[in-house]
Amino acid sequence: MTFSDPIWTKQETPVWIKLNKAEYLKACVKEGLRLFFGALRGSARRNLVAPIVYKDWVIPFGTPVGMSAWMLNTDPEVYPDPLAFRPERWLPGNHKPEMDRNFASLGRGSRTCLGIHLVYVFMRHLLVAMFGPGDRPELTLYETEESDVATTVSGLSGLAKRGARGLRVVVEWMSAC
Ligand code: HEM
Repeated sequence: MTFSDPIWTKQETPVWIKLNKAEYLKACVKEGLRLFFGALRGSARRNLVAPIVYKDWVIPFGTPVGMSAWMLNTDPEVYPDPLAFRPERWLPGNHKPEMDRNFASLGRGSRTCLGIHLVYVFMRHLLVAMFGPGDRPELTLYETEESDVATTVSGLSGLAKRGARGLRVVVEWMSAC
């Protein structure tokens, strides 16, 4: 199966075994999460037992240490043209190990998102329901500009500028028959 093959028909309920092989769908979810950032700045952790040694640096024990999902997810050396939504970068052949190393939208390490697998299942199913063949909602952008959604402010998660109206769409139900 290639990502250009239709992976299900109108009559068929999408099942995980097929969704998991749909490379372009998986790439869209990954790229969407990359630009959503998750927790923009992960909660700081502290080692209360011993100093942390990293390369030439020694960080005294008890020092809060955190990482920036923004900086990791938009590193131009890892993701060229980092603010562009380009699912193709995650496709086999383009996908490089450092992209997984930098991807921080679901946290990293021992406190990584507990719902990580559910996130991928739900998001793939959701995209199929919204954009797959068969009966589905047709969404048309309504009075929304990029600045209404672009991450500008760091809360725990990323926020758009003050006064932004958020993403607004008109929803129409489309019957495929
Ligand atoms: C798109 C959806 C989601 C995103 C972007 C997301 C993102 C994150 C991030 C970035 C963290 C780590 C925060 C930190 O470093 O302190 C986290 C932690 C966590 N997430 Fe999610 N999450 C999502 C959905 C879910 C779902 C569906 C569940 C549960 C069903 C879940 C449960 C948790 C829990 C329990 C933690 C805390 C883990 C710990 O501290 O040990 N998340 N999530």
